[in-house]
Amino acid sequence: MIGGGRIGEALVSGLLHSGFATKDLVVVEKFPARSEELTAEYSIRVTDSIADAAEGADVLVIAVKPGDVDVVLADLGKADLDSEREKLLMSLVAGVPTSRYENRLPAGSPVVRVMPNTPMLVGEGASVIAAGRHVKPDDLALARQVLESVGTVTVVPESQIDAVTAVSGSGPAYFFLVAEAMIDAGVALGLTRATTTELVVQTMTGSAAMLARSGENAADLRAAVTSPGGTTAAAIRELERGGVRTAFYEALSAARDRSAALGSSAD
Ligand SMILES: NC(=O)C1=CN([C@@H]2O[C@H](COP(=O)(O)OP(=O)(O)OC[C@H]3O[C@@H](n4cnc5c(N)ncnc54)[C@H](OP(=O)(O)O)[C@@H]3O)[C@@H](O)[C@H]2O)C=CC1
Ligand SMILES: O=C(O)[C@@H]1CCC=N1
Repeated sequence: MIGGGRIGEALVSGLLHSGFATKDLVVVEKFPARSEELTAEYSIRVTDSIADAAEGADVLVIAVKPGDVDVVLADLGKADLDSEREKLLMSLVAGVPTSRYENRLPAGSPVVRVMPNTPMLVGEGASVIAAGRHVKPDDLALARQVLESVGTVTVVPESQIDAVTAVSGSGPAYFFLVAEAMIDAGVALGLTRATTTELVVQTMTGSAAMLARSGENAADLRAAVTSPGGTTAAAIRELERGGVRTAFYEALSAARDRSAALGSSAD
């Protein structure tokens, strides 16, 4: 795991909870205080040397910020790795296309682009994967195996990854924002923060479970809560007046465009 930040930690933690052994994971992290935190929390080996971690690895996971990818690729290039042992590279980095890695790695290197999300920390991640040019079925199966240990896996063509990033990569933040706003509103209505938080969390969990299991679509489930002339209708009128649908459309479009822009300096 190259990059021990939030998403790197989410995958490491999820993998360990799903039964991966601590000896099978090595994290490369440049920031010493962060290294100490990860070692203390997970009892795994953390090093600041990409060469050291990559030498014996079957899979290299890149979890650094988009602007740090070139430094990582340069370090991998200098590492003089065992060329007999083919490594699968999985990039969790938003925006950066598989071609950017393929152009800098040894010819034929398999690269899988992944758009994960942070709920993988609790085994409920939604990961989406797209195969690079040299990925064989076994490589894709290995990527799927790693990610299925921390949630669901969906395969798409790489042309769809920017849109996927807007939906599920950034998606947890939209739900956390809604939770935050509902909790603040409940407190403003006179409920305690503890009670409001408990109610909001259970309402989100229950609604997600209904959407996942009932076989009904979101519009029908929403209509079933909305009694004519009732409380929900009063609330939804205000949400619609606030432009909630347009706001989500514009928000996801902005995230999709930002993902594309992050990768546009790539090739
Ligand atoms: N957070 C999320 O929900 C999601 C993030 N992603 C992607 O995951 C990637 C990481 O994001 P996130 O975890 O949030 O970011 P963070 O900033 O939390 O983590 C990145 C980590 O990588 C470290 N790092 C930077 N350069 C190197 C290097 N050369 N070698 C080793 N480690 C290095 C950073 O250290 P330092 O701070 O010292 O620079 C930092 O600890 C991004 O590319 C993002 O697009 C994808 C989907 C969801
Ligand atoms: O905000 C970001 O750029 C990253 C990618 C998806 C979620 N977090």
